[in-house]
Amino acid sequence: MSAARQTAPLTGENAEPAPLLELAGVRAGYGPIEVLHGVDLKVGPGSVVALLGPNGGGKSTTMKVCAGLLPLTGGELRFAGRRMNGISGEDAARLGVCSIPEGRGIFPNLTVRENLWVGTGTGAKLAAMEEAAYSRFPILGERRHQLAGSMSGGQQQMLALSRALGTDPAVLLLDELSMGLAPMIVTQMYDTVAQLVAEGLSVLVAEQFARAVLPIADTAALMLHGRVVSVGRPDEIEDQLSSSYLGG
Ligand SMILES: Nc1ncnc2c1ncn2[C@@H]1O[C@H](COP(=O)(O)OP(=O)(O)OP(=O)(O)O)[C@@H](O)[C@H]1O
Repeated sequence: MSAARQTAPLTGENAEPAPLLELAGVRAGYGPIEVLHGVDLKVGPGSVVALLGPNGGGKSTTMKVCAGLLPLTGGELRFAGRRMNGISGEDAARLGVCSIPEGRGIFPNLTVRENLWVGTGTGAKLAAMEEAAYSRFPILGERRHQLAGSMSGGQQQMLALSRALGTDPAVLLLDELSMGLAPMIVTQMYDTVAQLVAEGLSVLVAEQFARAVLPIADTAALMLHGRVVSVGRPDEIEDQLSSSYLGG
């Protein structure tokens, strides 16, 4: 378990643990164009927050800010109560904030095993990473010598998730986990995410279509035009999620 997970501060006796990841009035964009106009969001320890909303609302931009891949131009980003503004992607990963990059970040011309190895660098860690990956996703063990690019989208997503977990993250950022995957595989992936959360991981998931993630989400946040406009338990804000965000 990462240090950050062990040290999430409590705000008082019997109080809820403070958020592990927190955005307060975050502003960010691309060049002169501001895309996030003051985003407020909290991810508590051992919880799943689903960031929902239509195309272009700013979900991916929010994820990039959280991963240290895009600088803030205003507001504050905090991790375990500590200000993270200006942090690099590498430092965010070292602190325990881990994202699966767009395109899943796997090397199609390397085998499953080699992809896991690239994520570790040391033989000792590779053995532990392989053991964890293959027990979580037995199909990856069966295909350990297969080129990653020749596997199905779902198996590639399992590999990407296994690599991300190899860094022992405290917070996992998942952007459109379900993209391009069959509904049955999406359900399997979110079942795995739910197990990881039960083991203590915190997860921020951005999904354009909410149906897949809502069953495991503790909190749903609806994002429109660069702001979080609604946040609450999924059943509390369900009527604000139009059927177009829920998807099939
Ligand atoms: N690299 C970029 N350069 C310039 N503008 C960008 C860039 N990436 C995103 N944008 C713009 O920022 C706005 C928010 O995009 P973002 O990708 O964060 O939204 P989203 O809610 O994740 O939607 P999607 O599901 O389409 O990714 C959009 O208007 C988009 O065109």
